[in-house]
Amino acid sequence: MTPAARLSAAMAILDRILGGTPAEQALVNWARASRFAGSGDRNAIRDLVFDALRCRRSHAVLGGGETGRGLILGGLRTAGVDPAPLFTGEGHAPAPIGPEDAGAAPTGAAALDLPDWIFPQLQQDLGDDLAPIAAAMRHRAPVFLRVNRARSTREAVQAELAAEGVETRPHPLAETALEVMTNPRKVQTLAAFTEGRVELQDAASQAVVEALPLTEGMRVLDYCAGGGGKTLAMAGRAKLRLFAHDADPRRMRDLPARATRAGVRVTLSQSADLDRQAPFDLVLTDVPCSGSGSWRRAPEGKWLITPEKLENLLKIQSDILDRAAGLVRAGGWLGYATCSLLTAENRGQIDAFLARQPGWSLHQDRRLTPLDGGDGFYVAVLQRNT
Ligand SMILES: C[S@@+](CC[C@H](N)C(=O)[O-])C[C@H]1O[C@@H](n2cnc3c(N)ncnc32)[C@H](O)[C@@H]1O
Repeated sequence: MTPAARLSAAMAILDRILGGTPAEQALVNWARASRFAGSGDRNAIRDLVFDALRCRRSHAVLGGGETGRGLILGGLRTAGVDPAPLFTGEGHAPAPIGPEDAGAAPTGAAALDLPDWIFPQLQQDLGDDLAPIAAAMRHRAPVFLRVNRARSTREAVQAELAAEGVETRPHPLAETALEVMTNPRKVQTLAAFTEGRVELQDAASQAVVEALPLTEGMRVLDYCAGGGGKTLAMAGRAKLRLFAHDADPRRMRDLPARATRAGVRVTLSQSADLDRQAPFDLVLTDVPCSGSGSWRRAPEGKWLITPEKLENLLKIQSDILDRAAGLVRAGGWLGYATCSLLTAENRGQIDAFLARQPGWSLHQDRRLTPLDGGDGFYVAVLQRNT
């Protein structure tokens, strides 16, 4: 495909997404209907689509409208590329630029690519850091690996990957973290990945697990396990008796295969099993949240979250904390994590929990933002006194 034809394809996919189709589904549908496109085309179009979703507001203003065409035009103008030589209308190229394509300079929340309703809340919670954080979230996230220390060392994995043309560097956020500097799309094809020496995992997500007081032999429950990213990261820290649970057990369907690859044993627990399996030495609650810390990785979430959805999430988070707390033994630990930047979902939840449940104390908490290099995350570690 020519560069101009790729732009046309990205515009059509973006129009579908703006019409309500999830981005991954819109990309898959397009690829199935476009067998002529090679992997280079598909990757380039995917990048165009996700770049546009990250910067949806500013690109729409700069590109003359919130349409696929407006978003792509706005993206070219942001990058300082003259669109006229690409927008020729010839072959599969987009139609020539007309007066209706005129854009303007975005200002305020639009310039930072944030929804208006959440802007004041983020300003209050992040202060002067908001502008650089929002700017960071307008760009692609780095690719990070977690080294499975049960299988290898960071140095050995680095050398193994380098021999395959994948350069990495250690990242200070976690002792297990490597940032991929070249050929990120190759990683999942390599033996280091298929044989469980590395997993793809954000560095801040790894830092969350490093904050947990895990020691050999503990009985540990990952209460919101999802695909098991943190379950496996916990297994890499110490030899544990691990249990994984999720309100939607289908989200754990890949976990058994991932655990086998990593050489880890995990018991999948249904909700009805938990009271029988309790008490646990440590329960991690990696709760559902606004996702505001990972908007550069999952940019659709930025535009889908609403005040009503946030309110609903806050209720789910406090219910999860209360339920999980009841599964921890006296003297044991409760970990609470979000990939949110909002105080209401982070320290606000912990302060409210401690007010509701006097038998607990806060051992430590930490907020990470994209300015630390990885996604935005929050982790709190609480101890049960009685
Ligand atoms: C942030 S994701 C977990 C990600 C996962 N820990 C990881 O590292 O890959 C939150 C998970 O919580 C689950 N969840 C939502 N409500 C829940 C509830 N009330 N109890 C337990 N899990 C819940 C969701 O299905 C989702 O898989």
